[in-house]
Amino acid sequence: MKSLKPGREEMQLEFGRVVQLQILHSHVVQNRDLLGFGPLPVQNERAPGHSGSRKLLVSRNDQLHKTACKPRLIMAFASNKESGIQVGDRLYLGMDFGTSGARYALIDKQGIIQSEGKREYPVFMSEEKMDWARSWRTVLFSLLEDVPVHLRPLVASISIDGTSATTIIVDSNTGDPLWRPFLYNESFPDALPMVKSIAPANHTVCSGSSTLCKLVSWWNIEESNKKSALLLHQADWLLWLLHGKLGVSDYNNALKVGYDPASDSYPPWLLSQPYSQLLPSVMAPGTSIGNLKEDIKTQFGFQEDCIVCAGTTDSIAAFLAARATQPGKAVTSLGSTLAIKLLSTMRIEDARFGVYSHRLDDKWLVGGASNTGGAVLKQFFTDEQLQKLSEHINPMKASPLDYYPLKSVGERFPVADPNMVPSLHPRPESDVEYLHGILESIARIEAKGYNLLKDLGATQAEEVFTAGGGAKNEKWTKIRERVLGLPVSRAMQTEAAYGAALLALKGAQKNSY
Ligand SMILES: Nc1ncnc2c1ncn2[C@@H]1O[C@H](COP(=O)(O)OP(=O)(O)O)[C@@H](O)[C@H]1O
Ligand SMILES: O=C(CO)[C@H](O)[C@H](O)COP(=O)(O)O
Repeated sequence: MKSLKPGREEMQLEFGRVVQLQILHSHVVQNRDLLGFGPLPVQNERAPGHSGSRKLLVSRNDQLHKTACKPRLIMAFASNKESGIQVGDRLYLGMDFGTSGARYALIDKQGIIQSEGKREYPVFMSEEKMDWARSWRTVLFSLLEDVPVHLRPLVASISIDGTSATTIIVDSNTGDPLWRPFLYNESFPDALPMVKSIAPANHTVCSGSSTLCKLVSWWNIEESNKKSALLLHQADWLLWLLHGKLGVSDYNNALKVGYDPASDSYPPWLLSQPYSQLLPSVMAPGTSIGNLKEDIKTQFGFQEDCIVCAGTTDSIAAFLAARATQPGKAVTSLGSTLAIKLLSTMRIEDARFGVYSHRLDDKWLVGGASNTGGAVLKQFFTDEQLQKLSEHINPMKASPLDYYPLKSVGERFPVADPNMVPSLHPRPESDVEYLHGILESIARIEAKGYNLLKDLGATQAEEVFTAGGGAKNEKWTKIRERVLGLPVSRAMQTEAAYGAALLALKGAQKNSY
């Protein structure tokens, strides 16, 4: 295999499109105890990818997309020889399926990144709607293809994080989607009365965007095929494509369908419902589910013993990546959305405000996810414009502009209101002032979120690490420090894919690699 050297290389892909591999120098992170936050409770289709020939062997229903666009490779990185991989070393692969694109991170047992890459989601339309399942599946195998061929035999384990409450109802025999996926921020208020009638008051599922509301709404559709149906989350379904065991989830993804991570079980009020037969089994994130499927190992050159581990949600993976280990430490994911996670000794649940708690070891990640965030910025500014305009912002000066930046109607947290309308006017002449106003308004929502958690009894936040695309904006970090009144910094690792790789490492260690 041609060794990838730092610099720029071009690869002629089978589709005749040339993508450029930006080969960057090795990232080296401090050799820290990556897993210092204690033992995490580790509670079909023909794969494409003969990377030598760059031949994409696709299943029958993807044959069409041989001519369609391949997911655009945004960045790929392979280590150079100084990264110190020794003979016998193993590597751990994490993949993050975020809102605007997917990434992978390949790390060694010290947490040094040996390779990473990003892909945009390709657009496949089916009956005039985006075919998200096909797009995610295509990117999954494209990311596997982007892992340098010479590193694949070293991969010991794989894990995936996805957007929370993104729900796919599949055929329990074939795993094929029976319905379009319901995305993380879609709300189904039609199901809310039924859900509120069975669940405890203010339970996490009592929100229109909860997985349970999506399941009940689908269940109430006349023509839905209820007999051989199974509910999976985005990460579960993508992992199934790799391990082939249908019906397995993790207790982070399963939280919003009603799983109770404290008792490690579905509650009786849920199991007594007719649709409970659709619920997946649940494992602790990072638990080994099974071996990577034979055909994928053969086609991509992964080892016989490569295992696939239960995943998590994207903002939990971002928290893991930040390696915040003490109560009071918090991570704000500034991606397309704003998700906050505060490590607390106290579990807080209150759907009135969109507040819920994920389990992390013997502590709780209290927080919520707002619909504000980078997706709103993207409507007005490219990443380059954000960078250029931010240079002219004085972060120590408060913006007089007061917006509620949303991309569309509906808010989940810290106000749970499916009818909340975006507020982004008046727009000043100056784009610098407008951006300043939006960044400051998002910071105010973040501050409202942390204050709400404190008022509800969570451990008070004392330091905030930042993950996601917004973490690179130092002016925004300063604005947020001023508005939150807390120390705010960029996390050591800002990509959720790194957190998913830590889960894979954890799973492999449990399997004692
Ligand atoms: N310099 C910047 N300042 C603020 N936001 C930024 C900057 N660069 C990128 N972003 C935002 O980051 C977001 C993408 O972050 P990312 O973590 O990749 O999102 P996701 O994982 O939710 O798809 C985009 O919505 C973009 O607007
Ligand atoms: O906004 C989102 C997509 O990026 C998700 O809702 C986010 O993952 C928050 O959910 P959770 O707290 O369950 O991880």
